[in-house]
Amino acid sequence: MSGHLTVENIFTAYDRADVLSGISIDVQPGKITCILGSNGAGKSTLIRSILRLTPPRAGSIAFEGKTLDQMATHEIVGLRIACIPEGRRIFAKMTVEENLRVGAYLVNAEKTVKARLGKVYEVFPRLKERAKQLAGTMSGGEQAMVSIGRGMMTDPKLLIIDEPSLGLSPLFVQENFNIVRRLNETGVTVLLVEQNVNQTLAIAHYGYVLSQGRIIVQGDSEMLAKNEEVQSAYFGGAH
Ligand SMILES: Nc1ncnc2c1ncn2[C@@H]1O[C@H](COP(=O)(O)OP(=O)(O)OP(=O)(O)O)[C@@H](O)[C@H]1O
Repeated sequence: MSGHLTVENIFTAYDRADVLSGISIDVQPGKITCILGSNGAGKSTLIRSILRLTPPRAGSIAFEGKTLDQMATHEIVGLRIACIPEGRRIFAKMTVEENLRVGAYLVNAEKTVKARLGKVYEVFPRLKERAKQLAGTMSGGEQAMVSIGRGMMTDPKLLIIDEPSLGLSPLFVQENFNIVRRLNETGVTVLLVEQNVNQTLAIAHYGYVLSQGRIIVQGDSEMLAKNEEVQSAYFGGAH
């Protein structure tokens, strides 16, 4: 199985102070691994570190056994690591299909683009039905499908998803987690970064809890779901 990512003891700072202090994670191929943490815990910084948008000042990151430590971001993306940013960022005035095609803009062969579109439509039949609709006129949950579908168009081995439930109404939050699960079932390895503890643990296989730049608990999801530290006031257990 492909998509294995290892982060070993990284330290990342924007200026002087470290925002991440000795983070190690192992994203197992074919699985959903989640990073849980409240606002400001360092979740986005971890993603920025992996993609080397903000390179760690110490520690090491490897993908499928190959070190990323000297690579530029575009080279890392070239290894088929894709990231779906917070807030979906779809193109409202473009159709669903046009949005999806943007994800494969580096692919010249129309046959390949069509094949990838076919795969996205297989996972999300709703997008096929709405292929010609302007993305901005769709519901929040459907826009989330477009965003994830666009990520799939790069044919990633590893998909990093930053807070997919952010800003969605509760009705769509559940739908959105189902989408991530369906995506993973197609064989894509997922690193899911979320604040939404219980729904995330319901679909993830393994998780890490990040607090103030450190991993405070880690384990398989069932264990984390029962862990008091995870279900503490920090997260309220109410999500
Ligand atoms: N560009 C930046 N320059 C300086 N400090 C930053 C920058 N981005 C984030 N930080 C700081 O780093 C810390 C961690 O922020 P980060 O965005 O990684 O947290 P997060 O867990 O993703 O939070 P959120 O859920 O709010 O996105 C915070 O204290 C934040 O103020």
